[in-house]
Amino acid sequence: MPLGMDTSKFYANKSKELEVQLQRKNERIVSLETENAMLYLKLAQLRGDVRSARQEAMLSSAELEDSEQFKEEVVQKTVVIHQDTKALRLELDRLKAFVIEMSVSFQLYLQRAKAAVHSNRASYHSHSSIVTALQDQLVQLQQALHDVSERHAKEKRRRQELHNILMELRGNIRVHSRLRPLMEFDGENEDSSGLGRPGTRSEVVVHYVDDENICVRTNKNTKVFEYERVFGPTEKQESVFDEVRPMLQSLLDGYNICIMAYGQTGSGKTHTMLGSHHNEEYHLSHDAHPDEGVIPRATRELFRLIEEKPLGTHSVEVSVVEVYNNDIRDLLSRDTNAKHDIITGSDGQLSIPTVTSKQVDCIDGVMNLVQFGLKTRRESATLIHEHSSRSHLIVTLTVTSAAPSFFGKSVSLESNLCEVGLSGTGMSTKKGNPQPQIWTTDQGPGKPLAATGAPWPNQQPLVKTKLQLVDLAGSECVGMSGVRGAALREASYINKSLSALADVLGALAEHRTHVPYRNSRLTHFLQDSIGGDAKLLILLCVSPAQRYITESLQCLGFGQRARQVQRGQTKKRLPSSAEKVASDTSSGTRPRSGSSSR
Ligand SMILES: Nc1ncnc2c1ncn2[C@@H]1O[C@H](COP(=O)(O)OP(=O)(O)OP(=O)(O)O)[C@@H](O)[C@H]1O
Repeated sequence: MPLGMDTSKFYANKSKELEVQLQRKNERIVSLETENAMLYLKLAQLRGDVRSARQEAMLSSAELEDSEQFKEEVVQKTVVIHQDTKALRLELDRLKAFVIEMSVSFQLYLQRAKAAVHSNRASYHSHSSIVTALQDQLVQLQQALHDVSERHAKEKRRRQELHNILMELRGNIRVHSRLRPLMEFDGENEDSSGLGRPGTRSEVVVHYVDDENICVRTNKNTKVFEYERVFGPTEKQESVFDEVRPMLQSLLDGYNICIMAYGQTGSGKTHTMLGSHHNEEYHLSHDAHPDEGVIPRATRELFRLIEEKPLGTHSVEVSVVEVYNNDIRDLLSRDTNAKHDIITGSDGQLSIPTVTSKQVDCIDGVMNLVQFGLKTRRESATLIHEHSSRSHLIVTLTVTSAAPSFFGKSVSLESNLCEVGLSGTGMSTKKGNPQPQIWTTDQGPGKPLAATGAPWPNQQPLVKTKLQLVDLAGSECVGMSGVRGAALREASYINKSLSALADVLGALAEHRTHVPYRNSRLTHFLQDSIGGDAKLLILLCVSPAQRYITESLQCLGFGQRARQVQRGQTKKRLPSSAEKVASDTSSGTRPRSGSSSR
């Protein structure tokens, strides 16, 4: 201590100095942790690349031999399915016409009978033979109607099976890419007249090539990425959803589904999943608004499909959560800061009993809750984090249905399948091998189904499947310099969770026995709908401008690696599908070539 200096002042200064040093050290630690996460992400990417290269090398020689045969098989089966579906459609039309004809003649007979009875009441007995004949005809008609409806139901089941085979041929993981148009904000800090001009930061470097290819072109090189589907800048929300629509049928056929938008901030994830930010009124009308994104459209389609099912056989529950800094936050609860744990029951099933789950029976019900959740998310965003994209948004629709007949079969075959209640979000999975939840009505809750208020049909097996719709946080590579405090922590958690997602997809690609779902809350929460038999669709959202080129390449690379999972699975799955088609069809027609499995 310098001579003559006040002791308390000296210690106060010293303490201040130490606090500043401590603060700097803390920030340095968080900064190093984030760098570490970034490096981990890079390592995961590199590992993925090495893995892919190794797999490619191994596969390519084998692939070369059987690719032609494989292609031919797929073409044959696809054509057979198409022909079969066409024939079945014709048969269905014929049956429909027959039913209409039958009901018309039935009405006619009934009218005639009534007229005969009425006008000949006095001589009723003398005409009893006519009445008996009419009654016989009525019985015959009823029998015919019964036969027709049975054939109709059988036909419907067969079409569903064909649909599922087709989906299986397409693989369990699909990757689509959507390139958004150049926006004014891409030219931030630039003269607006120079928007997109060569040499500027807003220059367009990502290009739509065709329905399956997208390329990143720079002065130095051009890199082309291939996906199941690529959407150009002018493609409408409807086109994007058209490719999603078949997955909704699979949801009702017993598969868990996940649709997630991946991309950096501003690349169009929210636009794709929800629609415009400005249009927050969700439309009560039956038809979709052109601006509506995947979430409202999928909900609308789900309720449309449910409407076609027998009354009272399906109910839907919705939950809206965000994963922020690796914590699950319930956006339908007043207390968004409450902690929620994913619990594994003694039977190996997962659940989050504390998350709010509401029964809904129409699109407005769902969208009102989603809007409520988004509002909660935005309000807390002002207190905690400025940009909503700093968290992953997950909307979960859980469908409970009286199982179709083919599920009835699997219940009897696998009677040890889960028998659990309806509480919480209804997350359920067999450890490491997620499956839809199945139990029978007498074991179920015995409460009415929401859609109709009708009671559960007795002794019917019930199936619980999940549709998870995810708007992921921005995948941008956050520069380490200048980012501090809360933003740094957020970036660190986002990087960790996205690298955990990449790891999970990598493990699935290699068919590893251990898939590290639990390395992050995001993957743990989505476990049911990204692994096992579940169907995952990744929508890569890409900005076209040069200023985002690093992020765009990272995003497209992520999608390419995920696609390898799909390719591996398709190859592995084909024989069973092919056999199934072969045994389902007796048609010996020579298929035409040129179709693809897509
Ligand atoms: N395909 C598209 N067509 C027209 N406008 C689009 C398209 N994609 C995105 N936009 C517009 O670009 C802007 C940014 O998109 P959006 O907010 O969806 O990005 P985001 O990836 O969700 O960003 P964040 O991660 O910050 O939430 C919005 O104004 C949106 O309306």
